[in-house]
Amino acid sequence: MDLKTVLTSSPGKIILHGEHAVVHGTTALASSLNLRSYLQLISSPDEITLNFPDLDLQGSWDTKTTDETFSALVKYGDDGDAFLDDVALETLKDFAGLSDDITTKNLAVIAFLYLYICIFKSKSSSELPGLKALATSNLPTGAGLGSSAAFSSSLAAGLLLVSGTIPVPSDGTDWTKGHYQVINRWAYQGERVIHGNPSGIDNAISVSGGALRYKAKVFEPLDEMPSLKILLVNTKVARSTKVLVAGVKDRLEKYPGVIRPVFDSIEEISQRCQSALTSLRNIEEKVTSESRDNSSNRCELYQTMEELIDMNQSFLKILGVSHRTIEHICSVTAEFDIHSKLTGAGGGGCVFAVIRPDFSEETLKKVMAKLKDFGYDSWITSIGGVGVSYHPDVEDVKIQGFSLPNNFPA
Ligand SMILES: Nc1ncnc2c1ncn2[C@@H]1O[C@H](COP(=O)(O)OP(=O)(O)OP(=O)(O)O)[C@@H](O)[C@H]1O
Ligand SMILES: C[C@@](O)(CCO)CC(=O)[O-]
Ligand SMILES: [Mg+2]
Repeated sequence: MDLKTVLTSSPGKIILHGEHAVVHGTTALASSLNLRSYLQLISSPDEITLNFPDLDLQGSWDTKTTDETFSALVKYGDDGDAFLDDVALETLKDFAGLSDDITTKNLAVIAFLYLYICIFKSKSSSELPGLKALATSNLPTGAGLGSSAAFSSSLAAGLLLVSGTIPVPSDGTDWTKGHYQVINRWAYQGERVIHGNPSGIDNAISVSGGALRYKAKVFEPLDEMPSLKILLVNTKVARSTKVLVAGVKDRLEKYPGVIRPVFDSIEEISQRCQSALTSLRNIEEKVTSESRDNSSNRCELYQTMEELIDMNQSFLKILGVSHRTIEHICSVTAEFDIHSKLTGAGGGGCVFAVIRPDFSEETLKKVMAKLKDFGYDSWITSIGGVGVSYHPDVEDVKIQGFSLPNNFPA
């Protein structure tokens, strides 16, 4: 191992449309956020030590014992990647001392150990190295903004760098497409441990950054995204994506004739939203290049996006993933003609709205104050931003314009 310290980061995301239905093969649209997860790995003798302060999780294991326990259990896929099958995964939970307490929170530890063992065992059959790992994030965890995928992507990139599977990107140069694919493949494995049955959209957007359209494991960058002003509201109700995804599967099995058409409708919503976004982008370009005002067209497109948001929120309620706090936020914003929907897995977590460019700042402040009175945090954000990144040092984080979480050591 050449690298002694590695710092990586990855963004969270919002899903504009298509959450849940995407797990069953329909189209979803996602965009990265300017909130990120960070992972620092430091080479350390004989022990693997985890510190995940956001979730108050710590743990330490002797590398020799870890190696002896899992070397014989690791299997290899056709692609040469090591994996632990379901039985070995149970052994891992026992080994971590968590088999009686498998909460979504604790699955972060299992995801770490899974990727640590499998990435190093894919690279070579040499002994597992000692490492100290610190993961911290600006993203609220379990709130629909892709914290698990951002955690998994930073983790995958960090471990792949330390193991020498991917190189340090040379000055100002990004990794190759192939390197991003490897990071994404491992980030998906982390998501699989935390989620059970992820579609892969959250890790894909966290790795790629920007915006993308995702369907059946295939993603295309959405280069035609206009600049959007987004209001994000956190219900502060904790929930688990794994549980919510499993609930939708149960509903599909019980009422296939009801739920399949809902998925079809959500597919149509994603497609209509994509074409509205493309048209908005085209108008934006014309306004700058020809100084032509297309305000009535633009107004219509925003109206379409608002209608799509309202319809999708209703469909998500039918899927059983809304929550009374989500409904409440939607009704508070609706009083001000702001149209909102849940984003990510729902069941609590975050709600978002697209704010029209001409929406009064004063009214927006009033809406946010009203939401605060009800106990909801809200903030304005823009979307897009770089995907998984390597930072040569802590200063680089600032140079790139990101902010480190408060609990990151100075
Ligand atoms: N900073 C972090 N440190 C350690 N583990 C984390 C961190 N952020 C996320 N996780 C892991 O991800 C879990 C939350 O994932 P979950 O998928 O339920 O929510 P989410 O990813 O925030 O929302 P969504 O999947 O709807 O976008 C946490 O309980 C933990 O296991
Ligand atoms: C709910 C879901 O569709 C999105 C979570 O951000 C789950 C997934 O796609 O893996
Ligand atoms: Mg998640």
